[in-house]
Amino acid sequence: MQEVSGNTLGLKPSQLHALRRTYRRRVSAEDVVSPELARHLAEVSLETGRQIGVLLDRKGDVQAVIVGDARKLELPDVGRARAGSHRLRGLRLVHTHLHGEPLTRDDHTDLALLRLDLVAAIEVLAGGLPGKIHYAHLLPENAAGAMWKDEVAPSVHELAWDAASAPLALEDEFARASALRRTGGRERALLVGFGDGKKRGRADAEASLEELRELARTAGVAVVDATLQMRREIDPRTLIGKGKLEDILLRSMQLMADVIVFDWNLSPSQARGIADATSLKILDRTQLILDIFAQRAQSADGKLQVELAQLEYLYPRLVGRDDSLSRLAGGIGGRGPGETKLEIDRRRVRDRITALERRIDALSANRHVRRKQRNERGLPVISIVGYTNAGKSTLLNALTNSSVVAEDVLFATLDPTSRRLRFPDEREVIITDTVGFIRDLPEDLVNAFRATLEELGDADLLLHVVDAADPHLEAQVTAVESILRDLELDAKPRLLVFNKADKLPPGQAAALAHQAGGVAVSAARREGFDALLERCDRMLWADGKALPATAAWAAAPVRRG
Ligand SMILES: Nc1nc2c(ncn2[C@@H]2O[C@H](COP(=O)(O)OP(=O)(O)OP(=O)(O)O)[C@@H](O)[C@H]2O)c(=O)[nH]1
Ligand SMILES: [Mg+2]
Repeated sequence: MQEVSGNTLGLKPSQLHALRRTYRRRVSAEDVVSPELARHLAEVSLETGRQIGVLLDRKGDVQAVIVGDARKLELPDVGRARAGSHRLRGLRLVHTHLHGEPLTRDDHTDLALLRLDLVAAIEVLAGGLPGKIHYAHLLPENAAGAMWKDEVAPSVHELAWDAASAPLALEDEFARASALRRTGGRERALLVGFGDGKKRGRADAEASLEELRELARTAGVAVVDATLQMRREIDPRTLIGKGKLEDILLRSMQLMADVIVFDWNLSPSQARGIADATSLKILDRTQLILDIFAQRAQSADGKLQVELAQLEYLYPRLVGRDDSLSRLAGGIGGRGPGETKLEIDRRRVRDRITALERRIDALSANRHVRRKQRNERGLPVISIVGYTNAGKSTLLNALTNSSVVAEDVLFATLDPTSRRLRFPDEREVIITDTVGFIRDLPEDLVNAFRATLEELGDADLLLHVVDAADPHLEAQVTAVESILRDLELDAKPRLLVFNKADKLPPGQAAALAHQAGGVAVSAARREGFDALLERCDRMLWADGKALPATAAWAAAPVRRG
């Protein structure tokens, strides 16, 4: 005989016995509950002062008997619903409410998150008889955005719900809706912004969430909704509180999202804690960025570096458990380091990481040789650095008449490109474009891209390109400066280049540049290049290396506007 689950502590043996015998009862497939079973549940409830529930399958067999307390009841683990599935669970919950109260928030949450066929609550009358019945079922997508429908029946004899056919009809409707939605083809994401009020305040969290939208767009996911959570106390298991997480999960079910992206780097245990509560795919900011890199990597070098970064991120998250793993590691459209690789054990991942590291070391040695040859020709090197999408590649193209890919997405460039740039008086320099930076740049990515970023070590001058028209310009400059510091490049001479001057009212970019000791240009319109080249010329050949301008900007940021 199966066991009774839940709050059984302190029940009398006779009561437990009565509860166990519930497993023997059968209900016909069409009935939500039989009058006999309803009566039995009501009686035991009255006697114990606790809610009693059963999970019935579609044949009408009792699959679980659960005891709660006076106000609620916790379901045993019935496994997770599959994300985006049009199937229901094939189980209905029938339980008692001691005071005939309507369905609770927990009842609705269980209905939705477990995708139960139905949740019903039977009123327990004074004499232990069943009274009215509240019940609810899920709804297909509808204009009102309602997830479920609540109904009341005056008694168990007047329950107008066919427990056999109604769920099937609902599943058909879900299937139709999901087929319609699938024609779009893109994954649907719900974004969750997060701030702890310390490391990241509200304004920062908002800006970062806005950027996450851009990242999502670049990754090719459709953003169905975004929400911001501020929370001082970070939950070590789930980041945000349980209630908030449930709200988000409900919302994502309602919007038929496939993936939830957190704008905060989740610790391995948080990622697992959240994944345990849902079957949706869970990504964090780092993974989304890694995903974009994986999509965009063209060269063999780039691909190696991305794979290394992905595996290094994944490694501590591989703790040899269930299927939550593949969802944690999937990436957009399953473009993680590959589902098959995820199933291999940690050892093999470790081996792969070691092998990749070795290849990247070799690669870096190669690059070193190449750079040395180049340097033997004695040409100075200018490296373009800056926030992603600032216009670095556009600037390189415009200065050297070349055609490096430049587009309005984040991380358009992953592989460094070098070109020759001729100065007016026949002097030549090498100018290189490289991968863009972003706030909270994943550490694993910086490590993996060291071969690429090492190039910057050879630079005689860094052109720090900023998008002068971006409202978050200052934060972006600060983020880039901090990454340069991490890369130990902060001693390099650098020049702030305020790009996209054409997007601001005339004179504004020039004023900004003047305040910060930089220059204003429009790479797109090839404006301001004379002044830019003249400054580079001076910094490379006349003044030597000193360049206090950027430091001054960082110390006393100018207000725009
Ligand atoms: N209006 C305007 N748009 C510009 C200018 N320079 C670049 N852009 C646009 O900004 C977007 C990003 O340009 P990219 O050159 O790809 O930027 P990037 O810094 O190389 O970006 P990543 O490689 O992704 O880090 C593109 O859509 C460009 O057309 C400019 O001077 N004015
Ligand atoms: Mg670029």
